[in-house]
Amino acid sequence: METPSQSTLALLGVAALSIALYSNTQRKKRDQLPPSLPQQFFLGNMKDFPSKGEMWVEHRDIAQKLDSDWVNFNMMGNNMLVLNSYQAANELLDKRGAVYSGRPRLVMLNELIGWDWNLSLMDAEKPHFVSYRRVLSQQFQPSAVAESYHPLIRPEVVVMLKNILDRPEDFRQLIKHMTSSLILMIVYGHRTSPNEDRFVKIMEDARDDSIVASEKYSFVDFFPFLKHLPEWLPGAGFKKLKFAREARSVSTAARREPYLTVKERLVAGTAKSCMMTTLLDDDSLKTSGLDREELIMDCTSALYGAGVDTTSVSLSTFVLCMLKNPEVQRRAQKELDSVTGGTRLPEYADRPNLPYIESILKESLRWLPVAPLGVPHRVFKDDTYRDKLIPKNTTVFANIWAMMYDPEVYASPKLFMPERFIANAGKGAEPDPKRAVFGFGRRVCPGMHLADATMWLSVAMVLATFDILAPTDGSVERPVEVTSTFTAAPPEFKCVFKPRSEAAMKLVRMEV
Ligand code: HEM
Repeated sequence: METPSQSTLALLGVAALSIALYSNTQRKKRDQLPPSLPQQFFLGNMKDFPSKGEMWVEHRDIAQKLDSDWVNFNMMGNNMLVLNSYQAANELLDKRGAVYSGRPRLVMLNELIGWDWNLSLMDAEKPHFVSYRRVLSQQFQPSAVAESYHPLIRPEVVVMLKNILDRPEDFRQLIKHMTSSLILMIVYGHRTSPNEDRFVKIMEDARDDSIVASEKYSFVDFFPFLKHLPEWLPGAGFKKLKFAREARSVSTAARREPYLTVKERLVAGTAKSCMMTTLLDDDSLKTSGLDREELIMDCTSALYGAGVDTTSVSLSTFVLCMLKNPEVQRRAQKELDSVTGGTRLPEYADRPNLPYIESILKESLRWLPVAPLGVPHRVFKDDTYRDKLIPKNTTVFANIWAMMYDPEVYASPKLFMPERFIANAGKGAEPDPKRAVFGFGRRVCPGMHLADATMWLSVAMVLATFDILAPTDGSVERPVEVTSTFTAAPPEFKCVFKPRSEAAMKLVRMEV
């Protein structure tokens, strides 16, 4: 056998030393970071990061396995940090909001499709971010919601009740119709047509594209160079770029068309007073150097996508929970009747006197949070917490679902128990889930007061007028499923809406 030459031995020695040094540096780096699973060479934790199905449950399980409420994932050099407790999310995303309010780079959605005008996806380092947030915070502050939007919510909810009476089997579609009509009325003063509505169509098309982009093409975010592949290239390059080009024109339509229509209606004298006309009339609007019309167009067009499904899915969850918990319905109806006498429908002024209805709303939001992993934040600069390093550009997920199912915070979390939010002699109320389900810090949901008002009135009105019953075919026994995207929804389920009384239905018909 030939013996290796001295130079070969030297080369092997250098290689072994380099590998040892590299591993040592990597280990030291890893020790500085929050707890993580063991990592593979080059891939890091790519294979461990749950990204399909009920990924929030898997994330919670990994945290439990590591006995840590925060877990770092090395995704081929990019850090992803998952916060599984309210305490960690509050410390970092709320209290250090100035550092944790970015959004990760979204190559497909923002750079290829051109959704970068959309506040939900916009990085907070973008120069006009603050102006966008300011406009929406003003438009949706509690006093504006009460004064301007309460009068619009009620008619939409009453129409929904009337429609459910006529077509109970379509209840889910009718809930969604209510939330979409409401947002389009608030934002554009647009009354949706019962048949195919142009505004709804373009907004839904844009929403569908954004789902396809995040589910099918998110790999482009990991390998940004792919965006430069020419469209004629056979294979994925072609498909992805063709999709992006078509989706870009849909996104542009969703942004511009409703705006232009409202402007035409203003000229024709047929525009209804709405958020857009208010903004167009507002001479004191602070634009921070941005084109005024662009600012108004961008702020308003972000709202359909952010507000319609979130609110309607949360209301469908409420219906499912009522179906599974008839005794909760009975207690709620007793409370409602004691306040309205059963002779009128509930109104916002009744809210302080209906603590159990309030608790049902909170428990529905907790039981199946619609955005279980929130919307990811990005860290602007290196930060330290619990003596660990959170490097600049780390993507941070708040596992809202894990927070809602933390048995240390919510007793028997799988059970639907509205009474957990009512303090009694023996124990205090459990924390309001709204502190987490609407997100955190400088990115907290600006539409939360509108969502809260819409849901509260819907819950109170539905319970005042209907008994929600299980269908005879027993389909309610199916387990809850969730969608595989970043949002969770209850599965398709059937139920029976039985009018509580003829008098209640008369009250509904009188208001339509
Ligand atoms: C039950 C209903 C809703 C829930 C649970 C919900 C939840 C959320 C969550 C978790 C976020 C991400 C916050 C973060 O990044 O930390 C968010 C963002 C947002 N929501 Fe909502 N939302 C709801 C309804 C609405 C409504 C009705 C509107 C407006 C009409 C709205 C507008 C927005 C906007 C514009 C953003 C992006 C804010 C930003 O990125 O700075 N949402 N929402």
